[in-house]
Amino acid sequence: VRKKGVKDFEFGKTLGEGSYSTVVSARDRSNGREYAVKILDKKHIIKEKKVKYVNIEKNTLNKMNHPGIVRLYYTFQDPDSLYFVLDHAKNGELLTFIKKLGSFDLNCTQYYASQILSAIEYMHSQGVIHRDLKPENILLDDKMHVKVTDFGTAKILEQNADGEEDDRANSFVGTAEYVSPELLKEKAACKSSDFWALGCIIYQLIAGRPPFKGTNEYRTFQRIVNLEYSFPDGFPPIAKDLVQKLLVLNPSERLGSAGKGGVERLKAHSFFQGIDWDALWQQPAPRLL
Ligand SMILES: NC(=O)Nc1ccc2c(c1)=C(Cc1cc(-c3cccc(C(=O)NCCN4CCCCC4)c3)c[nH]1)C(=O)N=2
Repeated sequence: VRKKGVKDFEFGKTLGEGSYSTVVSARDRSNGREYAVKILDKKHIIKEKKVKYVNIEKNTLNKMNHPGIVRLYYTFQDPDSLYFVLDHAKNGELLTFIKKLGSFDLNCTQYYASQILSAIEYMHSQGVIHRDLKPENILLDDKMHVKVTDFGTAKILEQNADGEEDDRANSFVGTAEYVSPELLKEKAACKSSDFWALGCIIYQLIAGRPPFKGTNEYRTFQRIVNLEYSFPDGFPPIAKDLVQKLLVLNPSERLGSAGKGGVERLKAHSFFQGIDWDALWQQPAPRLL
């Protein structure tokens, strides 16, 4: 089968701009299928020493096959750019909806939190830690189902099993408001780091803002490592209990960590009562009110 190339696609509107990439909608000329093509400028990637991150993104996405994770269909290049042909999630970023609606009700929060947790459980089962989960990286498709994206800063655990130092040493830190205390203090992410981010996202869906937000990045980091946050009046007690069990400074004490019964124990929290984890991706999304 001939490898796809730029000429096989009709490019449309820009869907998003990253620091090293632009995402553009594109239609496959042979079958009319719509995709989102992530275009990376080769010169920029080499100059900014990001080649490793591009390979991590390709290697992690190639391992993934889950309804809650953006799928990589093809990759190709031309003299100036690399192209990743990915799922087009028509409804864009979860962040847009949080800004538009202000906050989600408990039922919608439970639904989206369970889809995000299902995607986290799967990527961890594949030995991948996302490390930068945030509402901008959680996309919504035409059925308003979750599609997690942006694995450029993910960590592949098996690579670390060989004791490859650079990942431990690497200075990657996620986005300030969602970064875990262990990543700030020891520069070492673990699976529990994604559960910390989930706690921040659940808090934000209900409160309409993230739990840790300082006037600058440094102040945000200080609030995180000192666990300085509080719940607004009216925050549902069941959600408060879950968030308090996820926003725990010690990663091995966090709900979801292996020492605390693993992800099964987290899925069994009463916040997720009524969620049918096996039918999660077949169910229609609740209307966002
Ligand atoms: N860093 C990354 O990997 N980024 C990626 C990767 C894959 C990918 C990706 C980003 C996508 C981004 C994206 C962005 C958008 C989008 C951008 C701007 C506007 C809209 C939009 O308005 N959609 C219609 C629905 N709106 C949503 C907001 C409320 C009003 C109604 C969608 C749709 N999809 C995508 O579809 N697929």
